[in-house]
Amino acid sequence: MAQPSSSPSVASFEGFRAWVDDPTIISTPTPYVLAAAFAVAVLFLFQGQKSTSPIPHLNPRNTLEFTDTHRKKDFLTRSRAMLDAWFRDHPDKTVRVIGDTGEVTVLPPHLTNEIRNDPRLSFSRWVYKGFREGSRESHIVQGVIMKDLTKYLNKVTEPLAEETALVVEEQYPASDNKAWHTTHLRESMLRVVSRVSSRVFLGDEVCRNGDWLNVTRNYTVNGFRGAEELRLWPGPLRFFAHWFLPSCTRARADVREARRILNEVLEKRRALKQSGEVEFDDAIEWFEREAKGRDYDPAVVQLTLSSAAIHTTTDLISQVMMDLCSNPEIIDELRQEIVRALTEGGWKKTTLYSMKLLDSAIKESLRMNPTGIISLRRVAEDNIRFSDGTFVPKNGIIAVSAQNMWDPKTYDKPNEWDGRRFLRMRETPGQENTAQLVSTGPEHLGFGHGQHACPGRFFASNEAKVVLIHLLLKYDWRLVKGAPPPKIQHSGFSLSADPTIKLEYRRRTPEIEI
Ligand code: HEM
Repeated sequence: MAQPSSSPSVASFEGFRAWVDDPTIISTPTPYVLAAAFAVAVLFLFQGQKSTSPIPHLNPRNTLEFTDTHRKKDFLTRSRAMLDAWFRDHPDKTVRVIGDTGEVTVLPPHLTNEIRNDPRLSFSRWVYKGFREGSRESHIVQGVIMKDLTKYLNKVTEPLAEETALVVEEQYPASDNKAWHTTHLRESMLRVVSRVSSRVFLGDEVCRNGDWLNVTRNYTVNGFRGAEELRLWPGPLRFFAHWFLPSCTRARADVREARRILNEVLEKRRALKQSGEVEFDDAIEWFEREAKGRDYDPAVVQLTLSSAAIHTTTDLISQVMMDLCSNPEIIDELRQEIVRALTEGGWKKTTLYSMKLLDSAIKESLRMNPTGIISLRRVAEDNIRFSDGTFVPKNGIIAVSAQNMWDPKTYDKPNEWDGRRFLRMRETPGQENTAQLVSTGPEHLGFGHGQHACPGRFFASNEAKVVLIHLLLKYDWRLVKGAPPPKIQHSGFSLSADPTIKLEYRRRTPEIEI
């Protein structure tokens, strides 16, 4: 009887049959048995545990699929259609999908209030799963946003306005009031927002440092793209793959560059502080205070802050600008409100609060284009059964569908942008507070809801208003004639403003000097 070759890779079929037929093989472990056991173990590892949940699944793996990679790729393009169809036909029923981070149980909107403050549902574990670096030292970041940034909103309004005036002039140059110019909206807005946010986060010197602005803009893109690409790899291979993926390599280089820039700034500041001549009051100092002597990485906290703040705010302001250009009849009314409020109150938090039409228009753009088609993503820290009977096992990922925001039962003509919608609601007794941009609730999950609702929303709201005031009073805006209309983009669970859109602008003389 032919013996199998000592190497399985060169074993002929005959040899293999003879080997299988050999009775001694059972009692004599050979490299073949070990290789087979290894292969089964690897397949099992990649395949993960098969779920026995009775919750319907929209895109389950086929029997012979050993990883989620194909499902995840497919979900990137079909996500919205899949979930829209499910919740249209089953508005109150939970469903499972394989999304970017693996299987997610998507709960219907009516369960929002049930999960918003449930301590068994972890937000930080979800962030860690979605973007590991983003969860490092996130407690310090939240502390600074809530204790300092929100408290000092009044104090930061004037610096915000001052920096906006400078950067808007740079990004939208125009020599006279006659000629129309074209701008790539997303690119120019990203430059405006990164500069204005950095003014508050790092002070007036660093916010004009081109190297810092490049890092702060690029890190979010490279970091999240790296995370997205890595998630297409099976979990056990990611520790290895990240060394070779170009976006991960770029993100690591961004962190190194951020450390280099910030270390120089910190050294300079230490010397100045020791001389007792200068005091600083920006997020660099707030982080020092919040850390209370604990070791932390100043570059990582600043990058975490900018990755939460800059692209989200850029996206929202860009969306508002596209919506205003598509609905230009509201622009004059907005200008009148702005001029009235600024004349009476100047650059103050309360002045921005009094611009209720502007607030309404921004909230409407966020309603149509929130950060995603789901919200309140969490990881279950225990087995959990919800009031409708839905069971989620420990370590399962859940989220709530944001479907309410586009449901005709919640909003009349939900697919039409109506800049006055939330102003009308605000004037309705009982809805004065819920209709404000910064208010959260199951009907509007633009900033999430509950204990992890976006803590930066008060700052984001003010920043968006300050930028829009400058854009509207200093320029006329319009869509490029003949170009395709802006379309909200979706990728997996994420939504974003059309990244391709160009707008035309023309200088105008503002009614008041700003
Ligand atoms: C228009 C701009 C923004 C939008 C649409 C937005 C949206 C969101 C959303 C949807 C969440 C998740 C809430 C949840 O899952 O319940 C969130 C969380 C968060 N946002 Fe924002 N955000 C914006 C601006 C900002 C800014 C400017 C900052 C910082 C200054 C910030 C800092 C954060 C942080 C730290 C969290 C995590 C909260 C936690 O850990 O509990 N965001 N944001």
